[in-house]
Amino acid sequence: MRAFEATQIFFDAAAEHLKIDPAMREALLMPNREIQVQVSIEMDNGQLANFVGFRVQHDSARGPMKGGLRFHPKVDLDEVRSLACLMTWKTAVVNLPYGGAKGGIGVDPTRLSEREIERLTRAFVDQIHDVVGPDSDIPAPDMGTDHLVMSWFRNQWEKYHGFNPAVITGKPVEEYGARGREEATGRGVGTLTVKLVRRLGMKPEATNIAIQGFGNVGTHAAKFLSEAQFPIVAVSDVTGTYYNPEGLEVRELLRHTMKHPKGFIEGFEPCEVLPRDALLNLEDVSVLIPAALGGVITEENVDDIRAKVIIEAANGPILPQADIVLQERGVIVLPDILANAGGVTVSYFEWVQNRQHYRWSLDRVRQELDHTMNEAFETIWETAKKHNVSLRTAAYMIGIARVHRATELAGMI
Ligand SMILES: NC(=O)C1=CN([C@@H]2O[C@H](COP(=O)(O)OP(=O)(O)OC[C@H]3O[C@@H](n4cnc5c(N)ncnc54)[C@H](O)[C@@H]3O)[C@@H](O)[C@H]2O)C=CC1
Ligand SMILES: O=C(O)CCC(=O)C(=O)O
Repeated sequence: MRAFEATQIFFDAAAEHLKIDPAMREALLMPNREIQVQVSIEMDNGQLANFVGFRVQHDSARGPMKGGLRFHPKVDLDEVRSLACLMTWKTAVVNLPYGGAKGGIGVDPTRLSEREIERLTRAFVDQIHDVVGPDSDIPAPDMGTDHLVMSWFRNQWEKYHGFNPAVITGKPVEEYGARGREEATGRGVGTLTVKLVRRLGMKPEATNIAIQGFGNVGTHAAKFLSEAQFPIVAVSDVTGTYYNPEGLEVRELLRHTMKHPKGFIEGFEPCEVLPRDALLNLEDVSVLIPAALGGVITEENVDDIRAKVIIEAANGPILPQADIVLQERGVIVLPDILANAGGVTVSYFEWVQNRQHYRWSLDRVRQELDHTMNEAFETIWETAKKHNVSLRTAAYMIGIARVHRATELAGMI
């Protein structure tokens, strides 16, 4: 199943509960605008290389569109469309004054040098600079991009439009970035994991966690949760699964990946090395945190999942058929549009600071982030109870209802 079809199925389930009529459903679901561009650069060896870039602007009823940039070989229009749509509901779930967008380039950044990634980023900005801006569409980091890519993006955009760091978030802290943006998604995942586990009557020390993906989100979630006394028994990245039933030494693990030239876990000890996807099926894992790609839990592998709780740190990790099976089995799923909303929340704080030429302390960022995440969690928990629906359907209902209301108030119908 393609990514956008999966998002549409989740959308339809919530729209049904909200009794939204078919024409309005279509208006809410279809993207405002989809941009596809050719991005050509000279590689370090002098050869020309061609890539395809995308920016999908899904909805702007609640404010400027917001969403990350993904550099990954699997990026295509369908995936970006699905991710842009998720951003619309996500910004609404945490009540930010934003709509949703997403972008990306079909490229494996681990095969490019830093200078090649810089040229690629600048060439992409050359193609899309006139459709993004601080009041229209504000990009940010996602898979395969980081603060450096944000910095090159801003610098190139400002060559056309002049100084305005609010054009992009997730920038380096010394270049108008917010303190706490880098950790924000992982921190939000951690905060809500602690909350949910306690709500379910489980004890952190007795709740084993496995995290798929050990990049920005996975590493910060692991750090937060190990500090909260959870045993992190397994983590994985593209190189494999690394398992220790006694709990991995997370501090050592972070030191190890920081030293690795590509940030990989390979070579870490002491642990057992298993095939990459083995992480999903470990017997002694209570909380599974997918924090890599979408579409990893499917009809084919869902029966092998042993966890009682799944926290969707990644966007779209569970396909709809698998979601139904998990619900029938009583597995609690904290959906992506809530679980990983910490990143866009602190992006909003960065944008606010940039617009005010002011800087918040890390303490203030963390306090406001925790408040936003906790408030959104309670709203969704109550909605799920009241309507007897899953946390996912409840989150979609909140997000869609807010966007629907903004659409009506704007007089678009
Ligand atoms: N960076 C952010 O602030 C936000 C990220 N997300 C989502 O979180 C997920 C991860 O994003 P980042 O951490 O930023 O990406 P990243 O590029 O920093 O890290 C990705 C990690 O996933 C691993 N990985 C890739 N394919 C894998 C596979 N098949 N099996 C196991 N590991 C695999 C990579 O080796 C790497 O460790 C994505 O779904 C992204 O959309 C969501 C909200 C915000
Ligand atoms: O920080 C942002 O603006 C967006 C992050 C993002 O792409 C996401 O939440 O999936």
